[in-house]
Amino acid sequence: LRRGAPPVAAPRRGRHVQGAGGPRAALQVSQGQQPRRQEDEGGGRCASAGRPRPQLSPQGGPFLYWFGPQPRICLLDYESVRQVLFNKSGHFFKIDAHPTILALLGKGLVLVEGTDWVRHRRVVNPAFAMDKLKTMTTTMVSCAEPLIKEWERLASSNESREVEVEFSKLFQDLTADIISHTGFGSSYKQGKEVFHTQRQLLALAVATLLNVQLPGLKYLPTKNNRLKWMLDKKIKTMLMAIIQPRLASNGGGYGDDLLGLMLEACLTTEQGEKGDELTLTLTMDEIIDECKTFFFAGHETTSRLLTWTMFLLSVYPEWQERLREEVLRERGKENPTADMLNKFKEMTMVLLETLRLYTPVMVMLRKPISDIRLGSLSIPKGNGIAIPIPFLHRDKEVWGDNANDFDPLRFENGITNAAKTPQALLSFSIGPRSCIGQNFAMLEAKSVMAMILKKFSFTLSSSYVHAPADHITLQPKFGLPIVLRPLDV
Ligand code: HEM
Repeated sequence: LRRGAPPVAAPRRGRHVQGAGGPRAALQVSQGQQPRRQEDEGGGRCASAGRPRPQLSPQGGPFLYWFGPQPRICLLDYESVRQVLFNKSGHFFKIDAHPTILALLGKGLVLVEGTDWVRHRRVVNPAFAMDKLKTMTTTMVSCAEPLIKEWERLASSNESREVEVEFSKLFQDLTADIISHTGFGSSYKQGKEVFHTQRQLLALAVATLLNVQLPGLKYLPTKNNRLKWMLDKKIKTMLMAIIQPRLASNGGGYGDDLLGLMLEACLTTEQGEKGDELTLTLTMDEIIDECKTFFFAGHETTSRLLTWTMFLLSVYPEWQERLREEVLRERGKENPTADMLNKFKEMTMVLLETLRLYTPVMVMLRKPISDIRLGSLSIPKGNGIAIPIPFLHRDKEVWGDNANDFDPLRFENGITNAAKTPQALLSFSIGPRSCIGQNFAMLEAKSVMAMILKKFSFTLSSSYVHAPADHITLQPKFGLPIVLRPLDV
């Protein structure tokens, strides 16, 4: 394993066919349908699981690949990517979601379009304001605290004074715990049940993502569809049971968790004949879909950011030590506060570099709603457009010759100055549809990392196998076993 060697697909010259679809000279075609194994750059084992990965075009520029029955144009130049993501022309919509993804997220903020998106974003925005997030930091820290105590206990009972922990699964549980508490406050236990059911749906999504979607198939009572409908109904019933009592407590406040803040922003006063009447700007179904979105978008991605940060800090002990010094300098052994976390400059640099090399969301998908020209490309209406984030994040022309190396110092002067193109970091996307939860995610990652760093030093377990796999988000296929050693020992 070369340290930090990122997972990218190597060019396979023999498989490229010129000239299908767009302009001949610029468009490469690759048949990305078969999942395949490959060596990573450093010779470590790198398994590409379950889903095809686009192949890197030797000359750069756009290329074409197939995902299921549909061709997709993969954009590799930043100018086209900016045009699509800023969408000033209003031509680019999100691609129709796979039915199981739709069941996972519902028609929440991630998937809605047009005036519906404006309405949803207006309601959800206030919940993610920095002053609200600051009060949630205490919750984030207190969710991590019992784990730290447990590891200390386990390490002290081991002769080696060390403890091995599998962090990939652990971070999933921890971020689910955090989103249950920050999202649903006192109803967090019911929230966690929603989370468990959503995980079952996610497993179904991963297993069926490559299935060809025949027209009408989603309505047939196949085994998978019946399971999906049952899980979907269960999630809806559980969320209604959380939301309805809140609405009924009208006047008593709706709570200072994400759900409460959203309900607050959702209520408008309508001037009716009988005086003021409170109505909701989102329907009950839409509120339910926003809750599903918080859950899925809010924990899966952040757990991946934490996982890969632990991985990189294990591989780069000098950076682990730098961050530990920063945490102890600012806060000593006390628990971190939001104001302190915002001062952690080196921690921010490491998290951004982790997002660049191991971006949790691998691809953003769009489709033009009418025929459109994008630079030298003519893209027919309805064709898929893919923005392959890992490829763009390793473009040497943009990130410099060390694009494949772990170098947090590139973010020393902020995101804008980290690359030759401003806004080159796409992990949270850019433009109006960029991630609404990015400050939440960064605060959460900093809280958890600060809690770990001030108590333990850590190294990769000898059982670790480097196999980043695209399971909707990027994760280590065989988990992330890490050996923790309490600092006081
Ligand atoms: C490291 C953590 C995270 C990463 C890498 C991430 C990444 C992204 C990306 C790439 C998008 C744009 C997707 C697209 O346009 O196709 C997005 C959108 C979104 N994210 Fe995140 N996200 C993270 C954390 C969160 C959290 C914590 C929440 C909520 C609690 C959240 C909620 C959302 C929502 C609601 C959208 C849709 C925004 C819109 O379309 O207006 N995300 N995220």
